[in-house]
Amino acid sequence: MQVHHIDHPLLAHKLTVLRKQETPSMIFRQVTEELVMLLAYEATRDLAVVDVDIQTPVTATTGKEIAKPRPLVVPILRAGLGMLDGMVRMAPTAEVGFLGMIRDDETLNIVTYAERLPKDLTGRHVFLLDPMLATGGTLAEACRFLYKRNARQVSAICLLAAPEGLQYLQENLNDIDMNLYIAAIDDHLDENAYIVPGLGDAGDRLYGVAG
Ligand SMILES: O=P(O)(O)OC[C@H]1O[C@H](OP(=O)(O)OP(=O)(O)O)[C@H](O)[C@@H]1O
Ligand SMILES: O=c1cc[nH]c(=O)[nH]1
Ligand SMILES: [Mg+2]
Repeated sequence: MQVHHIDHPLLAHKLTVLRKQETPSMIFRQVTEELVMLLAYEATRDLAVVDVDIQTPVTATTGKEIAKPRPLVVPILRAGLGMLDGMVRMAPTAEVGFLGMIRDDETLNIVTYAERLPKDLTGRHVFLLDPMLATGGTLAEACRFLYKRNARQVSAICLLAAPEGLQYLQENLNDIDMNLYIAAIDDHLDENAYIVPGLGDAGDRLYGVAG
């Protein structure tokens, strides 16, 4: 796994807005979208393109288009859904698949409760979206799922990561080639495996408290 920590004043400013406990859901959703657009710019640097012949008003020339098969964007529900609009705005030709995963906050086991993805991902570049990388269990499970379906390449975009989760992924995904793009590496996990200082439960901050 290659970790790309994107250190940029705009990301730092917008992350601070998300971290503040008084930030309401409406602003939290808007700023999450903006953060993803900035991270997507970096995460798509190695997107495959092909030459295309075009005509400008002045002359014939050669341009570039995103190659086929189209990139696949996969938000991990629920919190990853908050990153989807920003990502598809930056990569408008991408297709979208969905993975629903929840971490049992007591056992930390990951349950996959929904999946709507192409059965065969041969040749596909997949962009996984999830704002929080805490223990790393969810991202590891999602990544394995995609490679089992023969994804060519996986790039994960997260907002915050805990050092413990990064270490877990380095030790447990060493057989898998994944690029991870993150805006901040926080301090540690607390006794409930929440990121400190973090921003709380990203799903709850985006959508309200789950029952
Ligand atoms: O790195 P991990 O320890 O696996 O934790 C991270 C996961 O926890 C959060 O989702 P959650 O399980 O709270 O589901 P939600 O998005 O429905 O709130 C977050 O969005 C990640 O998917
Ligand atoms: O800090 C954390 C850890 C897991 N999931 C979250 O939403 N936040
Ligand atoms: Mg949650």
